[in-house]
Amino acid sequence: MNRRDSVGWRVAVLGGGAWGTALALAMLHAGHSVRLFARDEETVASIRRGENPRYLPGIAIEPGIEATSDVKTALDGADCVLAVTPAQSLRAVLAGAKPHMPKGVPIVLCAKGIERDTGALLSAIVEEILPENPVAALSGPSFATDVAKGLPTAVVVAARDNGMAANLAARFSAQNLRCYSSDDLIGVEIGGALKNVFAIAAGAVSGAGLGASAQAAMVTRGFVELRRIGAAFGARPETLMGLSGLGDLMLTCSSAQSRNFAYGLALGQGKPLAGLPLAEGVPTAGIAARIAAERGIDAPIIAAVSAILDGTITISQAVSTLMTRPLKTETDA
Ligand SMILES: NC(=O)C1=CN([C@@H]2O[C@H](COP(=O)(O)OP(=O)(O)OC[C@H]3O[C@@H](n4cnc5c(N)ncnc54)[C@H](O)[C@@H]3O)[C@@H](O)[C@H]2O)C=CC1
Ligand SMILES: O=C(CO)COP(=O)(O)O
Repeated sequence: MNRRDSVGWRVAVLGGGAWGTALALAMLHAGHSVRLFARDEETVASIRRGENPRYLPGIAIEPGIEATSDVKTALDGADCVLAVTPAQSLRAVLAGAKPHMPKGVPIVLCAKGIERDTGALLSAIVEEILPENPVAALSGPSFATDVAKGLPTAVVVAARDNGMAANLAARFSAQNLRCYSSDDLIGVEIGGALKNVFAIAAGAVSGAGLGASAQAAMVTRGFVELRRIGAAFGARPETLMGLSGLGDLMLTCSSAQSRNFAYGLALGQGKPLAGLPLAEGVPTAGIAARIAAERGIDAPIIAAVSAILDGTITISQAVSTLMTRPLKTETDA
């Protein structure tokens, strides 16, 4: 569908954090009417006042977004639902929304992660809890503040059904938000989830002062691990080379604007981690390391990040282990 053919939808956004608020603005700019569910009244009140200082400071929220702490109100009459709470909260949020969920409307996953306790991809959680709603994912290199400011951004919208992905991409696209479509849902999810782990590693490399060469080596070899795990899940290589894989890896491994990078930076500098903003790579590192080990996938950087976060090894021990592994051909599987 050409974007000019799209008609305004009623979009429900579940989550009043940085990304939920930015996407609510993006949906408004794409011509949709928007209801945003935030669980805390303080966030609802501030969005109604035209700001969200806790999660998206410095961004003016123009009128038109209807904020509510009542999920039923948010979902009433929705044509489409964006799920924008942290990955580890998705199951609880969907369970709470289920009684009010309009039948058959797409659930678009905007979180990036793997469920820590089960190893489930987020699409599997939607399919388990809301089997009557088709699932899609929106991912790619897109900082909330950039999108909220209307800076040019490209993302990918994926669904198993190519027609649905193209429809959503057309409806979500606006002047400065370009949405590509894909039918590789799993590939798009894997890229978005795993890049956060490498962003933590990149921040740690920077924080520990290991140098720009180490940084480039880590990101490159991290991408090899991302592709190996992606392949095991059936992701297409070209998806992982795209916006949701390589694109987001480039963004978040190179900028302290990334909360995952910033988390790694603090780790590398030996600074306190308590109270830092959400870093989705923390829970995902452990479960990704477990998945790789269980499936016999060689993923030493993910294992190292997981062990550093667990406190079982130090960064310098991780570097030493990584650097003294048996030598091999670069393209070994
Ligand atoms: N901030 C960004 O630039 C981007 C974030 N994302 C992804 O979006 C997801 C959400 O991230 P942010 O909005 O940035 O995080 P955030 O920390 O800014 O906000 C999270 C929001 O979720 C709410 N929440 C948490 N648990 C909840 C629950 N059980 N029920 C209802 N609400 C709950 C919090 O109250 C908060 O409003 C993450 O998976 C993140 O990786 C994706 C692309 C860009
Ligand atoms: O996923 C993101 C940008 O694409 C946001 O990354 P952080 O969660 O690391 O800030």
